[in-house]
Amino acid sequence: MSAELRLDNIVAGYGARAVLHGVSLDVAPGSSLVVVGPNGSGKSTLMRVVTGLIRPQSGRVLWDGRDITAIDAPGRARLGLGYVPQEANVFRNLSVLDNLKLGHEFIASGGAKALRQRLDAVLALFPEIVPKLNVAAGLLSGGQRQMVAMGAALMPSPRLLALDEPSAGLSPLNASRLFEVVQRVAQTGVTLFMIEQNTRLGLAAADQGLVLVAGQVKARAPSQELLANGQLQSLYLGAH
Ligand SMILES: Nc1ncnc2c1ncn2[C@@H]1O[C@H](COP(=O)(O)OP(=O)(O)OP(=O)(O)O)[C@@H](O)[C@H]1O
Repeated sequence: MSAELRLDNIVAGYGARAVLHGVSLDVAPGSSLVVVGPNGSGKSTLMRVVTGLIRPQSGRVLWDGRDITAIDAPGRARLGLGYVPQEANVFRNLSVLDNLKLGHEFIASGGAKALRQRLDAVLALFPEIVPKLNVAAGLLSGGQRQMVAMGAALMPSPRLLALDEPSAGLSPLNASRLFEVVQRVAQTGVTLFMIEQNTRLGLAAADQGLVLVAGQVKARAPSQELLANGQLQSLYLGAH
């Protein structure tokens, strides 16, 4: 099957400085890819290239074979590329319900019926937040807030969801619970592209893994293979 998302020889960074030195990858429709690697290896920079927050110095971003390198972040969202940033990913003063509605209204069209249908679908995925619908999102736990952020991003039915360090700031227990939720999302058929600091949890939740070191792809394989590769773990991925 053709790739939903493809990065072709991306060189990117800040000012004249390159942080990514020729990164290529692809994510097949309905599959999940997690990018892991040491601090400073360029994971966040790669996420910014995928979501359109920075323009690469060279290389191409392809979406369904179409060159979207020059399309900005809002334009990519309209094409079906959903994004959950690591921070400030909910409106803390708004209720959970209003966060979900806004997620829909930013991008999707259709009337009240379409909104209701999406709400039902999203809430079925995140039953944990149903009792909290009228609570301000800022009052939820970190894990629950991540679910609201994912739910809002899923409201317009994106084809791909990009998750920026979903376990950031969560306790180990809450992080593993959150990755169970991520797998639930993956089972709906949405394509997932994630970056993650917690190597083991991230790899365990995705089909494919990519190890990024100093802005270059060191390995790309089924996640289970990477998890079983002790040498890779000890050389590049630390104790996580
Ligand atoms: N906005 C920025 N402006 C300038 N340099 C930046 C910026 N963001 C990141 N960098 C630099 O780019 C390099 C890669 O950083 P990046 O955040 O992409 O790595 P990372 O793998 O996500 O790291 P971490 O796991 O610590 O979040 C680092 O040297 C960092 O200092």
